[in-house]
Amino acid sequence: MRVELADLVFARDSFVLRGSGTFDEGVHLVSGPVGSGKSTLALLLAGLLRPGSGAVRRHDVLSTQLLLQFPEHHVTSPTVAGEAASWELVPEEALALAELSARADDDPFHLSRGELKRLTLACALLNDPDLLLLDEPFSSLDCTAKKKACGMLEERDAGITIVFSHERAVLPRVDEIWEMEEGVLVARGSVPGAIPSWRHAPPYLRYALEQGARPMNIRLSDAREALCRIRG
Ligand SMILES: Nc1ncnc2c1ncn2[C@@H]1O[C@H](COP(=O)(O)OP(=O)(O)OP(=O)(O)O)[C@@H](O)[C@H]1O
Repeated sequence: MRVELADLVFARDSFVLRGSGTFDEGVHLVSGPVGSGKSTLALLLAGLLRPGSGAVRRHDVLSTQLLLQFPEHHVTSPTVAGEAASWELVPEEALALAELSARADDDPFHLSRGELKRLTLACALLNDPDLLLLDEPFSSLDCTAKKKACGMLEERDAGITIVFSHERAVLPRVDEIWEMEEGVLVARGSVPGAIPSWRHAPPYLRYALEQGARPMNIRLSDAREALCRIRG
């Protein structure tokens, strides 16, 4: 299965997005600063925006799920359990994964944004779509919650996962790095080879590279491990 961007062009006012490339099975990070076009690309990949020219071609992708940046936009039910059920899931299972079993009867809007993000991420992961698009899954989470979300993501072992994020502190293990540079999608390639050319890389990775260490992946633990080894 794969998703191909064929000379994609999308224009809105003065903003123009351009992208070409193929997203194969695995975890992809589309990194880039605020306003560079990540959400717009996510909407194009989800089929919710139409390109002006070019195409998004899905090959053997039978199901697609986009998790929006603001989890409130997903809410359709008056209870947390009902919210999980609206994803056609067994609520107990989803709430257990989200560590929200005690909140089943609460109003979803009474959850913190971080808790609501955890719920929508758990529901999306249990739905196990072929193509999972996550728009800023770590925004408005604290460090512990980001690590928890990364752990949940790393449990997914099939399909195409694309994480769109400006996050530069806590990141999951990824297979491919892409960057949005003022509306242009740039492929950096496979990890770890792509790490040195990643312009939006977190400071800890830059530090590791400056010390001559080559982390195996983009997680903080990989950078630490690489530094440990270089220091003997
Ligand atoms: N609905 C809209 N109408 C008009 N302009 C928009 C709309 N949504 C986004 N934009 C503009 O399009 C450009 C790309 O926005 P986009 O949301 O895709 O960036 P982003 O990289 O996802 O940013 P963020 O990290 O803040 O989510 C920006 O200049 C933004 O102001």
